[in-house]
Amino acid sequence: MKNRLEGSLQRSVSDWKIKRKRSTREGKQVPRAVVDDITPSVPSGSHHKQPGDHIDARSKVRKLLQLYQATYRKLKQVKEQGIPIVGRIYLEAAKAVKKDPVYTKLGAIVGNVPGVEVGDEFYYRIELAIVGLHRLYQGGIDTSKVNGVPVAISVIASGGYPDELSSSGELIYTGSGGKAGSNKDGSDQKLERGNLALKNSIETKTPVRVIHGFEGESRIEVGGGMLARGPKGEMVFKYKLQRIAGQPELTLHAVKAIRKSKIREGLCLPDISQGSERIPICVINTIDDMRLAPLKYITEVTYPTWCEKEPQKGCNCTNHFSDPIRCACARKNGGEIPFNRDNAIVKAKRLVYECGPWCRCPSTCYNRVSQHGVKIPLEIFKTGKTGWGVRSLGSISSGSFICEYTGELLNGEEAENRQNDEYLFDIGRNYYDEELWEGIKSVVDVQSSTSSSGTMKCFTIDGAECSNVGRFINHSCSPNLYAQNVLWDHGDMRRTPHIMLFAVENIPPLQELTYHYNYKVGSVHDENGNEKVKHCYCGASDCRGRLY
Ligand SMILES: C[S@@+](CC[C@H](N)C(=O)[O-])C[C@H]1O[C@@H](n2cnc3c(N)ncnc32)[C@H](O)[C@@H]1O
Repeated sequence: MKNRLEGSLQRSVSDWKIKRKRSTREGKQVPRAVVDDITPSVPSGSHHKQPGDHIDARSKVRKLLQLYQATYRKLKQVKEQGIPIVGRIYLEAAKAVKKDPVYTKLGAIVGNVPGVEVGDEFYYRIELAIVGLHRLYQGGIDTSKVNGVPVAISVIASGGYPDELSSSGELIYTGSGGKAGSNKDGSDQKLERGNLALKNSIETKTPVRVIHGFEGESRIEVGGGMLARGPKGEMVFKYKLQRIAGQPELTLHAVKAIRKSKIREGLCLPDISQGSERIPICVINTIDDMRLAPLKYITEVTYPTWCEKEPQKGCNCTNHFSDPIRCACARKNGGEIPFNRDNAIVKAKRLVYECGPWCRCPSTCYNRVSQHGVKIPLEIFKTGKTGWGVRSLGSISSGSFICEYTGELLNGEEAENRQNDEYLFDIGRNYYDEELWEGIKSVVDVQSSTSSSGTMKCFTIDGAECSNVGRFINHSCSPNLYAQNVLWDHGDMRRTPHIMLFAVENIPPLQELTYHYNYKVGSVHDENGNEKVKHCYCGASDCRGRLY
């Protein structure tokens, strides 16, 4: 393989046109995207960053994308309610992001885009432009000039053309134009614009970012720096791009290999829930010989006898999309349904009311999301430094419901007396990213969230002895989930809202799921009053070093 690639570098431009072999290409799926790490081998020096700069760059990229996604969800919901929106939602959301002080317009970047990592996933092309990954909303080859020569800086391999990514990291990329990109009879591709730029990238050995698209879906995953090595043939341009070594394994290949394999490596338990969840939740350990301590798996919180479930007043809606003006539950939510029709939560709130057993609406009502339980293929896995953790085998889109944090409900005194405090979740100590929601507020009319406090403080869920997958989710100082208080089957908001975890951003497969435990450093003491210290190993670039 290596020899063949090196050989193709010797070819001249005139060798590059090849006849498309339709018969072998037909029906072939464009590879599901994946990403590789981005290489520093960049000719233009302008974007070189110091290691410390990446910390800010990563936070900035995530914040911009979270803001985009949250704004998009809100606008989509507004549109679903029949309120006209001037312009297309995805463009309006991008406009809003561009007004945010964190946003800076980026020029052409060759190679690594600060803050973007191999494996990041995007659902809209415009998100790529926002972070500077690929500036064209439609074209597949983004170009720039380096030393006066036009070169390709990023390409999208997305199903319009018969591109192929092999597991060895070789991508055959089809040039643009001609009939290759359409079903119509057309002309040959020409060696101009993007095609010429790609040829120049090969000759100047300029790295090209590859963004893989998913056929039939709008999801796009970022491809890492690939070195264009050379095309062959006639009629269309074919470029052989070879992944630059040293980048992380492509998620696409890892997930494919897992799904294909008959025996899952490191499988300890096929389903910890023993059938009580809709989909099995397996336990994987590829790190050491440790096995999971026994756990009584419960999908609902266990309430003590002193806790009487207060009934709620239900709504009288009879279909699955309630009228936010008339629906009693929507009114409790400030006159809106907190979810859009993709079942994504629109924004974090102090408390969300879902429809419940006292409502007349069907189970398919859009205001019933977290009460339906886990729908994402979660798995518990052994991490390197933080014990067991949780991840998903599939992609998760921003706003998706993940799972509840179940366990035994305790009052403050009972919680204080528990010997094992590792699995205590204090109701009312949820963490919200105020800045994010404030950012959205500036562009669309949304309620500001506030940290829950005061009355909801003195009750705790203990997941030590009996709980669900939620009790394995670790803390991160830069989390991808947040804990939302939800009421649906009772009205006891003072003591016992359900703790429901939702995604705050798009999360690629196999990435660890985390939320912020929201401890104040120095606030946890032992029975003798001595401060307890727990070091944080979340690995986030902005890790504060301690859980408490
Ligand atoms: C709710 S449990 C999470 C699941 C746990 N890792 C396990 O193996 O069962 C919370 C405990 O996990 C560990 N943990 C979670 N996040 C951590 C982090 N970022 N750094 C260090 N330890 C962490 C701590 O021991 C913490 O008390």
